[in-house]
Amino acid sequence: MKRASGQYNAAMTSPRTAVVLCNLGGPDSLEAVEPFLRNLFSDPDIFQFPAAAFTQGLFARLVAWRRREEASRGYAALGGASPIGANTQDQAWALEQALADLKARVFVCMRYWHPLTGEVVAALKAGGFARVVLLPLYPQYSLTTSGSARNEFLRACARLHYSPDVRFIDSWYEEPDYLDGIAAAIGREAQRFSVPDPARISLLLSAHGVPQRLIRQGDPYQRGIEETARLVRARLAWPRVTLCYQSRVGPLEWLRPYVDDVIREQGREGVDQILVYPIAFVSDHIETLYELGMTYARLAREAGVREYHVVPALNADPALIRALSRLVRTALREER
Ligand SMILES: C=CC1=C(C)c2cc3[nH]c(cc4nc(cc5[nH]c(cc1n2)c(C)c5CCC(=O)O)C(CCC(=O)O)=C4C)c(C)c3C=C
Ligand SMILES: [Fe+2]
Ligand SMILES: [Fe+2]
Repeated sequence: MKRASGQYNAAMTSPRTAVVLCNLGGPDSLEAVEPFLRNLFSDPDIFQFPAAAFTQGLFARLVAWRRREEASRGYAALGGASPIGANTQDQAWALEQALADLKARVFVCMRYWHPLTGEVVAALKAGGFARVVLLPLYPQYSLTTSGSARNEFLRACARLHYSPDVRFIDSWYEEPDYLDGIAAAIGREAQRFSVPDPARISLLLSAHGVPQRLIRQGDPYQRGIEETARLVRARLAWPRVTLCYQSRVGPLEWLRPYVDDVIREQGREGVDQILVYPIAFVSDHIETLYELGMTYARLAREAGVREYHVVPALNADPALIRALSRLVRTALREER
């Protein structure tokens, strides 16, 4: 039940409140790439393994070992580590300031690399936080991201015999400040083209893909992405906007069209200005800076696209922080 109206009132924060920003995490050194991948491929919400956990452990080791070289190339190009930890920490500091009146502490919690969920839950318990808002930095819910973060958080709470009042936030792509922030960021980056005219720019909204099988099983991720794309299109009213998917891993069929196919096709058509916005991400990391910013920049050049730019993720953009702050306040107003 929601409170009918409501100015936030400090008394409502009386139990010690923590906001937990969930993100994927990334290796902080090249040595960490393989163990990070092992954690990722051990996640039952990423790969549902019907057999015993033991078999999943072996599978994770094998796939991590096979993938480590390709993944390391990306992290090496970014200086030997993923910037996702630093970018998420900046978001946490900015959000803590935005919530100063509530005296809420903001924690970063990563799914596959430090600070790992078990470490964060131990700190929350030690700090005596009786109320926790779990806020995944994925605007569109998927079992593989927000769902996985929630499941891991609850497992860690059970392991540590800690039972706070937990408020989960799932999909939040409809937040107006978030959508306004995207439109403004796209508009700013468009100024870098020699002809900064939306009529002359092809805008690609690129989302992280997932296997099509996951969507057939009922995961709402694709619907969330398509809705976000519709809302961004409505705000911009640019003539040429294409939704596509990136970062496919493994042999399965993933959501289409793939961004590399779209770049090649548009190059053949003679498009000479492409702008990419990473619509599933709010923090920069290997998928935006290396995959979109380097690998596909090269591909675009080879395909004959004269100018290609990637819009930075929102990171600690005040518009995003306003959206996150509003989400937390709404979650805290819900009566229990
Ligand atoms: C919306 C966000 C994401 C979804 C959905 C998602 C699904 C998903 N990812 C993999 C496999 C890998 N992902 C990797 C990196 C990675 N993935 C996301 C986000 C989503 N993943 C982020 C933010 C990152 C990068 C973090 C960083 O270190 O900077 C990787 C490792 C890198 C690589 O080898 O390419 C893998 C592997 C699957 C299988 C999946 C859905 C089933
Ligand atoms: Fe991923
Ligand atoms: Fe990926």
